[in-house]
Amino acid sequence: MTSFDDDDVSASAGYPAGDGSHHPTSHKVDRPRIEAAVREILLAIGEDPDRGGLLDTPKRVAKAYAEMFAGLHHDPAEILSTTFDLDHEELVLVKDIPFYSTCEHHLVPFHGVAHVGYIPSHDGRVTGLSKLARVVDMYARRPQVQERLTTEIVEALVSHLKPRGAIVVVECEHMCMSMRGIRKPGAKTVTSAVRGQLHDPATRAEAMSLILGR
Ligand SMILES: Nc1nc2c(ncn2[C@@H]2O[C@H](COP(=O)(O)OP(=O)(O)OP(=O)(O)O)[C@@H](O)[C@H]2O)c(=O)[nH]1
Ligand SMILES: [Zn+2]
Repeated sequence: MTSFDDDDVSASAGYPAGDGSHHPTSHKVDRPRIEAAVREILLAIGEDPDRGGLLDTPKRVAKAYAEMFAGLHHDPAEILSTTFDLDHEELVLVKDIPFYSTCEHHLVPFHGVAHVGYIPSHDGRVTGLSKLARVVDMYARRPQVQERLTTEIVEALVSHLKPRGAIVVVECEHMCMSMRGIRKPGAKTVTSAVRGQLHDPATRAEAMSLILGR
């Protein structure tokens, strides 16, 4: 999976790398504020934020959060505006796109794979395959619930590619259900969102068999 923080978000959000004018994120994540809050949390759990091992932790967490939540400051238009005309009127599917996101209820990770497919518009508006994975990453890098992540991805395809149909299936394990709470490691949550011609039972069945055929 692409690794990046808010300073090089261009690498994952579809921006040309190295162009400072295309870095809207860097000033939007208030790292000093995160650092102060993390110090408070350490105090609140009964730790000593001034002991050696924890001295740089607030700074590290702030840097990590800036990366994990970089998607808040980006828009799918930045990614899906790159299209080209291709005479392909059948399903295009990128499956098993791995991603990590953050549960908005507990601020712990949930992770898994997304399968993203669409049937291009009649005028053949097709995007690069990597852009589908970039859209997944952009929405995953926000505080999320799995259902919203799923519909946001499909809606981005519908708005920007005007496809005849679109399907998104997401399979995840939620750390808030594994490491705490109900403690059921391995339990998987599957969500799907379907639009347009993918509602047709035969078309949907074809897409699902491609997605599930591993
Ligand atoms: N629908 C949905 N629920 C989620 C997601 N991530 C976490 N949850 C659930 O959010 C719920 C929050 O429930 P609460 O009762 O408010 O919080 P809690 O006391 O921490 O709940 P437990 O996890 O059951 O201990 C839990 O049932 C989680 O499993 C998600 O992506 N979608
Ligand atoms: Zn949770």
